[in-house]
Amino acid sequence: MKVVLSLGSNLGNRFQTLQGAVDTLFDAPGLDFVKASSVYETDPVGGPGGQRPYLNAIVIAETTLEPRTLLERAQGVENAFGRVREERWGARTLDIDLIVVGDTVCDDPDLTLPHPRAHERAFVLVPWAKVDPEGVLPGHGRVAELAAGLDRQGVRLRDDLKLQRPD
Ligand SMILES: Nc1ncnc2c1ncn2[C@@H]1O[C@H](COP(=O)(O)OP(=O)(O)OP(=O)(O)O)[C@@H](O)[C@H]1O
Ligand SMILES: Nc1nc2c(c(=O)[nH]1)N=C(CO)CN2
Repeated sequence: MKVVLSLGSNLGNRFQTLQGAVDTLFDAPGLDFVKASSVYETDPVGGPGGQRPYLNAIVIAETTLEPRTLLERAQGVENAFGRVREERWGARTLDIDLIVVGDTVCDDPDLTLPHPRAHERAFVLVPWAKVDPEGVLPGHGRVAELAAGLDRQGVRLRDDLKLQRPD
């Protein structure tokens, strides 16, 4: 099934962290890389003021894994990159969110799918719509239409940065 992952970093060497996350996520079996979006520099949404901008990107993959196993994989990669969990929406070296996993719908606080805030986040929808124009966010509709209706002022393409396929 298709998986859409959102990657974000706003501490340290942000681009190196995103590329390292892509490399590490696909190091183990069961998750196959399909494509990565462009990289965007984005104003922080929520959390304390004074945070640096994020670098955000979307990764599309195929998986045979259960959604919970994928969440564990994503959290393992976050921890490997030294994410410190302190305050909600606070600065982080690496944040990986599962946006959709096939047509899985689940409402558990530990794993809510589709991601409950994806439909309102330009830092998710703008990169996703560009890399996957046919994409659909179940319950909300076509990603291209959702992205078109958003204020994208806080989301700037960094076309000097390109994620490579995992090594
Ligand atoms: N779709 C999902 N993807 C990733 N984590 C999820 C998802 N649904 C629920 N969670 C849970 O959310 C918890 C908190 O995640 P985290 O600290 O990364 O939140 P956040 O990234 O600050 O905020 P947000 O959830 O708004 O993106 C995680 O421990 C995880 O179990
Ligand atoms: N610009 C931006 N803002 C955020 C982000 C993010 O990845 N990019 N992630 C958050 C929690 O997941 C909260 N706020």
